[in-house]
Amino acid sequence: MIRYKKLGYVALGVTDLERSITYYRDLVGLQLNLQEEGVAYFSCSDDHHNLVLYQNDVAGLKRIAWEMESDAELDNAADTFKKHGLDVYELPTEESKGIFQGRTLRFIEPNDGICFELYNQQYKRATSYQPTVSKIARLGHVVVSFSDWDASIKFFREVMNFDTSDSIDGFINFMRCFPNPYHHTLGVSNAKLRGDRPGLHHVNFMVTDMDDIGRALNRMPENNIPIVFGPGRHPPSGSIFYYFLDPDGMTVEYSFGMEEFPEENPRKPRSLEPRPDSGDYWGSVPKEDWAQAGDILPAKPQLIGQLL
Ligand SMILES: CC(C)c1ccc(C(=O)O)c(O)c1O
Ligand SMILES: [Fe+2]
Repeated sequence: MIRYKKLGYVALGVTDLERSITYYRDLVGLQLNLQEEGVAYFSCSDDHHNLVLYQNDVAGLKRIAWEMESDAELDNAADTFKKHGLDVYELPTEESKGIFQGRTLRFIEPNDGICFELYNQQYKRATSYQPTVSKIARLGHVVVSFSDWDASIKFFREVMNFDTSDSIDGFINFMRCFPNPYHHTLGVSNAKLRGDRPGLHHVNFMVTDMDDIGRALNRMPENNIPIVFGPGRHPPSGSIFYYFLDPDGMTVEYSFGMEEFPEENPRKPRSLEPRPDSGDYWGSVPKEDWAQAGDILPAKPQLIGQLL
């Protein structure tokens, strides 16, 4: 059983880094911890980074990273993945230090070629995240549209030891990274419902107060940010949500509240009927550009570390 601590960070490619830095810092409310040539590290915790933006020709998903419970779990994960025939790479120490992390492994997820990363720890910051426009509680989840929905769910369940909390049948499977309690840190969405285009669906930040959602209801439209779904309440996790677009058209979600699962004797996963009110109790309807932008950005295995 592989044991994860949490979803650690997501790395996105953006087409105008300065524009996106302004957006994620001043409107979403993340703290810019470091900007280097072509890359910006943001945090919403005492971690060095929970979102990393890279200047890129095309906007999209570059990497999703999970923090492991311990160093031993990193080795356990590497052994498990290798047994399943995956190539697992470890970043040389200088490189993992260069991204402010301890031991860092990477592999290419086999269905759509997403770069996944596991690490044992990140550098902590002496002064933690200082909230500004919004009190972000954590990076909540990433949802990705996969080309083979069933095969992807099977991979995350059987190889990565993720558990399904709920699904909306044929549309999205909500998975938690065992034994992390949150209802989902990864949403496996079905690319068939997106014109057979795998890619980023959305990135979620959980906020601390209902007021953080309330303030965004004013702040985002006042700054001409496209609102693409909500406000509403999701039946699966019970969270109150609000979705808006980033400067490249990628979808960002704020949510407040989420069901938590015990490690032992969790409730059974539910399968919800694929109908609009399974996505929102309150009756809002997603706009056409909701969850449309964001390619899967290919990673070259030889550039992601040394083969274990
Ligand atoms: C409609 C989208 C995919 C959705 C549905 C439910 C939840 C939840 O229960 O938290 C989400 O976070 C979603 O993004
Ligand atoms: Fe979500």
